[in-house]
Amino acid sequence: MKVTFEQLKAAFNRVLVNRGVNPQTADACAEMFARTTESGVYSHGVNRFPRFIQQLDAGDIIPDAVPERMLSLGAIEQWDAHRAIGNLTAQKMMDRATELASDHGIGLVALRNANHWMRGGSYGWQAAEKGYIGICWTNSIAVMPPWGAKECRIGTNPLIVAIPGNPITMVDMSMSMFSYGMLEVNRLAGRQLPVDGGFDDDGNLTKDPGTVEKNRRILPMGYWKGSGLSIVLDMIATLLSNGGSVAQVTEENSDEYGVSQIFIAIEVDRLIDGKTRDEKLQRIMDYITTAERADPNVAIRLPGHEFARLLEENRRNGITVDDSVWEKIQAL
Ligand SMILES: NC(=O)C1=CN([C@@H]2O[C@H](COP(=O)(O)OP(=O)(O)OC[C@H]3O[C@@H](n4cnc5c(N)ncnc54)[C@H](O)[C@@H]3O)[C@@H](O)[C@H]2O)C=CC1
Ligand SMILES: O=C(O)C(=O)C(=O)[C@H](O)[C@@H](O)CO
Repeated sequence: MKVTFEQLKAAFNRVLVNRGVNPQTADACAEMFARTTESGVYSHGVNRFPRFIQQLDAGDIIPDAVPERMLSLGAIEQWDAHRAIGNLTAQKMMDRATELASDHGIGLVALRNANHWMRGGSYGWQAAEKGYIGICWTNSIAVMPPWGAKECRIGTNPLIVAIPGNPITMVDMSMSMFSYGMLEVNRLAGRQLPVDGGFDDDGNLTKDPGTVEKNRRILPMGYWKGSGLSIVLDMIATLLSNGGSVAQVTEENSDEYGVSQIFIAIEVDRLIDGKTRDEKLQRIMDYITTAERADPNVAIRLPGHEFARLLEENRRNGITVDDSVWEKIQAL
């Protein structure tokens, strides 16, 4: 089915306000969920809203909590989210990182006791829209086997790197070949994955999203490389925030809450003049997109460049929401 941005936001807002979330917070949170969906990231917008509400109802998310700065070292700050709403806290932390970068050239905020931030790309994009390089990542509960294992001991820990420019170039990627959210999108659409996404119960690689969602033998992106990157991202987030690691969150918490996150903003404009910056970026983009195509009908594209088109299509035609997901939201 198709819905408008306003219908989507109103549906989220109703559910939040009915649960006693204060109207201003509810509005801001509903806005972020709706914007994420409108941008085409259905997995961590509308599809994830019922799960977010489940965690709100369980008390994992504390909607009135106010994130607090615990330590300041000039360009580096350490904050405690006190388990406030994940997407709103992350937005605030990247704002703080850009403020620090405008003073110091670089700003880093390390956050502990955070909640799931949904679409990590929202915060990289936010920095890039202001002209900063935005880098951020989060850890998670253990949902992926390390390379060589059958049992989940590492996180999907998405990493985001956003480069300001026209258009913004941004990698926003889970450390698994597919996020669980993208497995769900493919299962709901009745599709097999385009490439292997994990192992079946017999240890054979599989493209079946439902199998991997169930047995959690998800494949790290780049095999051992994604596994290794997930581990070091977890270590950095844990150390700099003095917060929970994947191991700690998994062993001590009843669900995925109290995670650790990093937000980095880097000033570009004082290091290179605007004209030179644009020329250098254009050269990189042109060099890549003019490579000989493997399939003449499939264009070579840069990460993040898809969002302008997705947004325009969703604004023009309405936003596609899976019927079963919409029913779940209506019932909340
Ligand atoms: N714990 C958490 O907070 C988690 C959140 N997520 C979120 O889930 C969302 C989806 O993540 P994934 O499924 O890993 O993303 P994805 O696999 O859909 O995309 C990953 C990256 O690849 C780029 N890309 C895709 N196809 C491309 C192509 N043909 N050419 C060039 N670039 C291409 C995309 O622009 C994106 O930057 C993200 O917003 C992520 O932050 C994911 C995992 C865990
Ligand atoms: O992979 C995802 O999608 C995601 O968003 C996650 O946070 C974790 O991998 C996990 O919560 C999925 O159950």
